[in-house]
Amino acid sequence: ILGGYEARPHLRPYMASLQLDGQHVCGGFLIAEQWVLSAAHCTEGTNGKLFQVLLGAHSLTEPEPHKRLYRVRAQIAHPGSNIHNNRDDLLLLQLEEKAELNAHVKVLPFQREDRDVEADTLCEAAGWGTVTHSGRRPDKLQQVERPVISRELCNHRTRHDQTITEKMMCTDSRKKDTCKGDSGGPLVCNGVAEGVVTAGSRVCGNYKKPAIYTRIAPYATWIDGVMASAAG
Ligand SMILES: O=C(O)c1[nH]c2ccc(F)cc2c1NC(=O)[C@H]1C[C@@H]1c1ccccc1
Repeated sequence: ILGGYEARPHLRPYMASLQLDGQHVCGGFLIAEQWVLSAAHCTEGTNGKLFQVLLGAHSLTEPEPHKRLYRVRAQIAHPGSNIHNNRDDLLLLQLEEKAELNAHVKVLPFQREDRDVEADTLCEAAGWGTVTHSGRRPDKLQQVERPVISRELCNHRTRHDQTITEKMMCTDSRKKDTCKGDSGGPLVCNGVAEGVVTAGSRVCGNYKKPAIYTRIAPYATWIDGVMASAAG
């Protein structure tokens, strides 16, 4: 998160850190007791290794009472996701067991009504992604508030030039922005997860390249189907 600030500890009890060998790779968030939603691109370069999911954390390194690392039983990338573009950039992770819910670990509801969030709506993003242009990695969860920009502006020739589909949304990236390592985390508008930070590599903090999110509502049926079919 560029231009943001340290989150109030455990005010975002749905936040997940996707880790490999104890290292934060991407964000994610709890959408059900045994399911985390993140971004498919985050699995690139992991050559099939399964993530571990850290829940209930504020600091990535310090011991905290409700912090717990969960093994993943299954990782399901959206069938339409691919390395060449940001389309269908969603990843569902089934935890080995149901997460123990408490004040520090909670499910975040996602938007099911497929309607665009109005431009200028202030939304929030949080994550353990880079906090400087030189790539400094924070230990504690950061957050930032960003206004939604219209798809029309985001698709302008000088911005993302017609690559933003109706299943994506954008926020202004002037100075304050999401960045590498924040991918997979939720864009929360009025207390509901409306989008997932896309994990395609993009420059951060440059107003000419707005942040891109996968809208969740268009995928509600896919998400429900995967969770229902894997229900043990
Ligand atoms: O965040 C992303 O957009 C993204 N997309 C990817 C694709 C492949 C892939 F193997 C990883 C990623 C990845 N995350 C990262 O590189 C994470 C490792 C870097 C990081 C940044 C800040 C704080 C901690 C760790």
